[in-house]
Amino acid sequence: MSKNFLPFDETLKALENSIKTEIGIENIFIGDALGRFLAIDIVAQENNPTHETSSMDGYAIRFSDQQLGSLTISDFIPAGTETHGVVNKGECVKTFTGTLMSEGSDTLIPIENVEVKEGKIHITSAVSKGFAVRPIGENYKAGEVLIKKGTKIGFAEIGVMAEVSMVQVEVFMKPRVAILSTGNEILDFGEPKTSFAQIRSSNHVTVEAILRQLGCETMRFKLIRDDRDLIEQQLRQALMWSDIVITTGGGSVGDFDYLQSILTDMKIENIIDGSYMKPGRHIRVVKTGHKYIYALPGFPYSASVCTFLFIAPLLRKLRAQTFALPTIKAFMGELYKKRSKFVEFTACNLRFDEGQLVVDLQGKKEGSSAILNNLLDNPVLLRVEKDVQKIEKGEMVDVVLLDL
Ligand SMILES: Nc1nc2c(c(=O)[nH]1)N[C@H]1C(S)=C(S)[C@@H](COP(=O)(O)OP(=O)(O)OC[C@H]3O[C@@H](n4cnc5c(N)ncnc54)[C@H](O)[C@@H]3O)O[C@H]1N2
Ligand code: MOO
Repeated sequence: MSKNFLPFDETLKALENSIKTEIGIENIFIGDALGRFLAIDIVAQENNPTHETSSMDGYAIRFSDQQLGSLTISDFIPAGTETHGVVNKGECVKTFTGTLMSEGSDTLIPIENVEVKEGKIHITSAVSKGFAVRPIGENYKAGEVLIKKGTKIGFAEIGVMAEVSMVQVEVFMKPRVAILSTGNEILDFGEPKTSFAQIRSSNHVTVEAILRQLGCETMRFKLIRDDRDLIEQQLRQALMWSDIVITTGGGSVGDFDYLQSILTDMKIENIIDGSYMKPGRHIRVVKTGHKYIYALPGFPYSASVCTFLFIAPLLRKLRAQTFALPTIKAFMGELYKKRSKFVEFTACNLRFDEGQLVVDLQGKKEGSSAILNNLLDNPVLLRVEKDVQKIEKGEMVDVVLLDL
């Protein structure tokens, strides 16, 4: 079976270029929008505040009148009162936090700064011009883009949408992802172990968990034995329901690795057919219509890492976000020796050391791509380029964040 291995960055580029549309849009109540991705820009329709507003309890005055020392209280305007008071020369209006400032006033003198006697205030401590007055548009001006399309909605986004009187919001639909794990040796939850050659399947749940964290709706299929017809039939079923189908295992060059030939026989657009990288060398991505099929390696570390490196960027772009891997610079905290001749992604710890970001491999095991436990404890991925064989302590390195 001939593959078409490409350098890692080229495979990612091919994936990016293959994405032609964003995912569909639905309208939901803003209170239910936590963790969803905005499908529109949220634009302020009016200034906020719409009028000058007091930010303290006190008296609205003309700043120039402060020198008079005492002012007559001409009105009393609680917050929420629609009418403004009027402050004429020598007067003040009792004003509360959130009350609109009275006409003619420009400054709020807090109650702590005055003594009140016989309908007058006596200023005991002066304030600066404009004190405690929130100007028109302090929060935002009409026409301002407040939240950009593609933003993941958090608490502040929900609050701001409420503030601008929104009840419903257009968000991207949750991508539907089916997960099919294959292999004769893998056992599902509760399946009795009848041979030492059998192992518990983890890929079906780890990949599903990552995708759920990335805001997808998931369907985890029953594990599939290495049976070509069964795998093909399940794959076609999965395609009907989902936007993305992910398989794990059976994707390399062994006698029972049927996935590659099934995908080839489906005669659909090949996006990635092998990548010079570790882990994930045998990754295959094909596309039919707007749907993607990912054949991920069976090794648990590889399957999870490939989900972050190849599926997370697709999901981002489908929801109007940046495709690129979230990569930062950090200092290497120890000597690192690379073992493969490819671009390599190694799980490591990211920590602060005297104000600097440092990566190290404390507690990480050296070995094959089978070591899922290297992804415990919220790791990051150290990216080491193809031609680099070792990194000295103190060198600057690229680190990919597992963006969840
Ligand atoms: N002769 C060669 N052999 C292998 C090559 C190669 O280029 N030439 N590549 C190696 C690399 S790299 C990888 S990665 C694996 C990929 O193999 P497959 O994608 O076909 O995966 P399997 O062979 O089915 O499984 C690999 C490994 O992972 C375990 N596994 C599988 N599924 C699960 C699961 N759901 N949960 C937990 N563990 C699982 C399986 O038991 C195997 O140990 O191929 C190398 N070989
Ligand atoms: O390509 Mo494999 O995924 O290195 O372990």
